[in-house]
This record gives sequence, C-alpha cells and structure tokens, in this order.
Amino acid sequence: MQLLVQRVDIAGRGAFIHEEDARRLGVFDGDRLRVLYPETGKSTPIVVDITTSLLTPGTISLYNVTCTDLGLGDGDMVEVHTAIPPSSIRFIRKKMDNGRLTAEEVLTIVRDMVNEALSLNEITAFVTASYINGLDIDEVESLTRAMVETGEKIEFAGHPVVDKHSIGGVPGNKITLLVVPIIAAAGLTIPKTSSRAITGAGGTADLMEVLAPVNFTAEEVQMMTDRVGGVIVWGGSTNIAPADDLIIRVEYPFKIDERGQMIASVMAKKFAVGAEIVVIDIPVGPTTKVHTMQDARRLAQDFIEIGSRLGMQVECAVTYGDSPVGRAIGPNLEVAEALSVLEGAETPNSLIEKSVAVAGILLEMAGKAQRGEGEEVARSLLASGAALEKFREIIAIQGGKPDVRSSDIIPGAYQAEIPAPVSGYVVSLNNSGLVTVARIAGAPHDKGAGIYCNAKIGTQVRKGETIYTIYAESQELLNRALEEARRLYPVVVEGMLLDRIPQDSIELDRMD
Ligand SMILES: O=P(O)(O)OC[C@H]1O[C@H](OP(=O)(O)O)[C@H](O)[C@@H]1O
Ligand SMILES: Nc1ccnc(=O)[nH]1
Repeated sequence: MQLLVQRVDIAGRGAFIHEEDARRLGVFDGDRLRVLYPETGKSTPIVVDITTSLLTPGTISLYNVTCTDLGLGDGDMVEVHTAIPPSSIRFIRKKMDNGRLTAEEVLTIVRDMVNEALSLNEITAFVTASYINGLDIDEVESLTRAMVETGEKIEFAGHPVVDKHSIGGVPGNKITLLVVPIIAAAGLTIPKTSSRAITGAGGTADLMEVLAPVNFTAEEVQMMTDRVGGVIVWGGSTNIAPADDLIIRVEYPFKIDERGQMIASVMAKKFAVGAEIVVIDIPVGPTTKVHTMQDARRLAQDFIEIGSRLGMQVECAVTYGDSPVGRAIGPNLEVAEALSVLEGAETPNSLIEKSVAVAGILLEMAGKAQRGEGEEVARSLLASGAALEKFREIIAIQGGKPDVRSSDIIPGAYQAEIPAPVSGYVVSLNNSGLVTVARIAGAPHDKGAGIYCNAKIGTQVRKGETIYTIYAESQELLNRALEEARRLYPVVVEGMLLDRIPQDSIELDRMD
C-alpha cells in the first residue's frame, strides 16, 4: 500500500495510520509495518498506532527519528507492508515460559530494545518475565555484556579507574556525593555514572542535577574525568549501556528491581567505563531490596563473580538499611545535607560513617591506604576540606555553580510537620512507606519535594513533637502526601507501655 507522509513531531520511531488503512493491511494497534522509501531504497520496521481522527485514509504520520532515518519529509510517498516481528519476540516468549536464554538470544533482545525494534509493551514483557522467572548467573553475564556491547565504552588516561555503586533501596542514600569527591581528592580516577530513582525518591543522577547538568556524551565524560579526576553523571544520557535506562523506565512505576537485571544494570555501567576496582554497596533491611544478611552475602557473591568474569576487582560493602541514611529524602533536601557534611558538619552520623566506610574500602583496594586505614584516610580528606574543594571542581566542570553552599539549596515551600501520636520512642522508619509519601509529594521530579526525618530510630519523643516533615512544591501534592502518610504511618512511635489490659477484659475473655 502507498501512503502519503506527514511528519509528526514525536521523538523516536513509530507511526499513526488510519483505521481504514489498518483494516486493509490487516494490522492492529501495536503491530509492525515495514516502511519503504522507494526514492532511496531505504526501509525500516515500525510499530503502529491506529487512529480515526488524527489523519485521513491514505496518509501516514511518521515520527521524527523514522523520517530522519529514511530521509523523509512531508508530502513524500512511502510503501507500507506488514512486517514479521523480530526474533527477539520469540526469545522474550521463551523467558515468559521460564526458559534459559543463550548469550546470543539475550544480545538479540537487548539490540532490538536499543534499536527501538521492540515496543514498550514488549520491553515490559521482558522485564516482567525476568522479574517473575529470574535470570541465572550466565544470563546475567550475557545481559551485562549485551548492555555494554550495544553502547559506547570509555577509556581514561588515569589508572586505576575505580568506581562505586549502590544497589539502592534505602532512602536518603546520598553517599555518592561524598564518596566521589573523597576518592578523586585522593588522586584516583572515578567516572561515576548513576541512574535516576528506580525504587526510591531520588537517585544520584536526580540529586546531582540540583547542582549541575548530568546529561553528557561518553566523550564529554571522558574529557571531564581526565581533567578533574571524577564526575557524577546520568548513565541514561551517555549512551553507555543505553538499554539500562529502557529497563529502569519500566521498573520505576512498580518500584521493582529484578535481581539479575539489577546486577547487569550496575555492572554494565562499571564495565563500560573500564572500571578496574569496584565497591558495591548492598543495604540490608526489612524494607529494602535485600532483607537478610544471608541474601546480601549471596548477592555479593554474584556481583564478585560477574566482576571476575569481566575482569574487574569487586568488593561488596553490606550496609545498614533498616532506616534512611541521614535524615533527608528527596533531591534538594539530600543535596543540602550532603553539602553540609562536605562543609564540615559533624552530623548526620549515619551519612558520614557510611561514606567514609565505602570510600575507605576503595582507597585500600586502590593502594591509597594500608588495609584497615582506608576509613581514616577518607575521614581526613573529608575533614581537611579537600573533598569539598574537589566537589566544587566537579560541579564546575559539569557546568554548575561551584561556590554553591548548603544553605542555598531550599526545600519545597509547602511543608507539613507530622507530630508524634504518643510520647515514647521511635521504633521504626519504614523505607518503602517513606519513599511512597515522598514520591506522592512530588519527588524526584519536583526537586524541592521530600521528607526530613526529625526523629530517627531510638529517639525519645513527646506526644505532639515533630517526628518528620513532608515538603512539596504545591499545596495539592502536600495534601495528597499527607493523606498517604496517615494511611501508611511510615514512622512508628511506641511508648514503653505497649498495651493496657484491664482486669474486666480478662474476665470477659474467660467467659467467651
Ligand atoms: O531508587 P533506588 O532503587 O533506591 O536506587 C537507585 C540509585 O542507586 C544507585 O545509586 P548510586 O549511583 O550508586 O549512588 C543508582 O545509580 C541510583 O541512583
Ligand atoms: N538496577 C540498578 C540499581 C541500582 N543502580 C543502578 O544503576 N541500577
């Protein structure tokens, strides 16, 4: 069938066709067509959406990338045929049936994802099938290699290239903003690529974006890192492991992070930047991604195994994840807290201790500190102001304002203080409940949205005292977050008296 092209300003590949043409071609919403431009002989497969009102029969609205790929403009004629689905569909189906994918099959799926030959529905099916049926260690290795192979790799002048990554899952985990400058201040090369929030209310890329741009090409990452020793950028913009962000986009609304896809997501980003020495932070807690020490050790073994298969020296730090790191959750609040520590604040303890512990392991692995002394070296790089100075260089090279101070970073103007319902002790902070409330308040998209934990586990509070504060950038989102907070009750205060059972109730019980 011949159709007249209308270029439509939608990024990516795809097209709308009229329902009548769809009927004649025998295709439904989400089916594939092959579009051929006879003038150039170029053709490409696309996934179609069907409309009855956006165009007239005999025309096709083609998205920007498809037009550019084929050299098409408004008014050109194209030939349109039904197309067979790519073979990766069969392999996704295999994973749905709990089959084990070969390296070639995984590479085909990832390549089709990156080339936009798979629709969002089909990528979602792959992520869901992997989530339900799991990926074994060979499939994880294949996925890691495929993610690297379908993107760009970077080589740096400085060696060794070191890196850190957290698997996430614990809110307030802003340690990268401290670890990277500490490590770069020690003279090491640390090209840190982070994702945005996956299960949380602010990923490191969302945080760093408060201070400087985070979208860079692989070449820019290399140039900036060679210049100042480190960067903190968004992996999704670099074309390093581009499949990673496609998977994360599917995971985000469900707050899921399948184990094998998580390992591949992290390790592909490390491998693509040529990291030689890597520390993986695995927070453990009942409301994080990893619930027990035993599970953490098993996960650590898998990270180490994938690292050794890819030629990277990997150590894992199993860290406390029962409650948030520091007190702040959400981009602006977290950045202000991290900056205040770099500026010399001596609290929050959990943030400082975790950052120097993780940085210390890297310093020891890279030979910048004797075994057992890394933490102290990290602490002194923080205390001397060397890390702050390095962070300012990193902010500057990424195009931010290097003289920014923690007091410049303001949380959302709409705030609600949540009072303790009784006098007693804070006995738990539920990570996933806090994240849900912070997300409803607008985080991570609204940088000022989030939660400040006024009281942490073990703190004694009096009835009516503020236990946490919700911040938002609009009254409407604040109200919605408050409603959710009342339902989820993410911070639990208990008095020493847990319950009072009156004498007559016992007698009533006995009579039952
Ligand atoms: O949203 P959740 O799943 O909690 O965690 C995701 C965060 O964890 C990792 O942190 P880092 O880059 O090592 O600092 C990722 O890059 C991302 O920023
Ligand atoms: N799945 C992931 C977890 C944490 N960080 C990542 O980059 N990816």
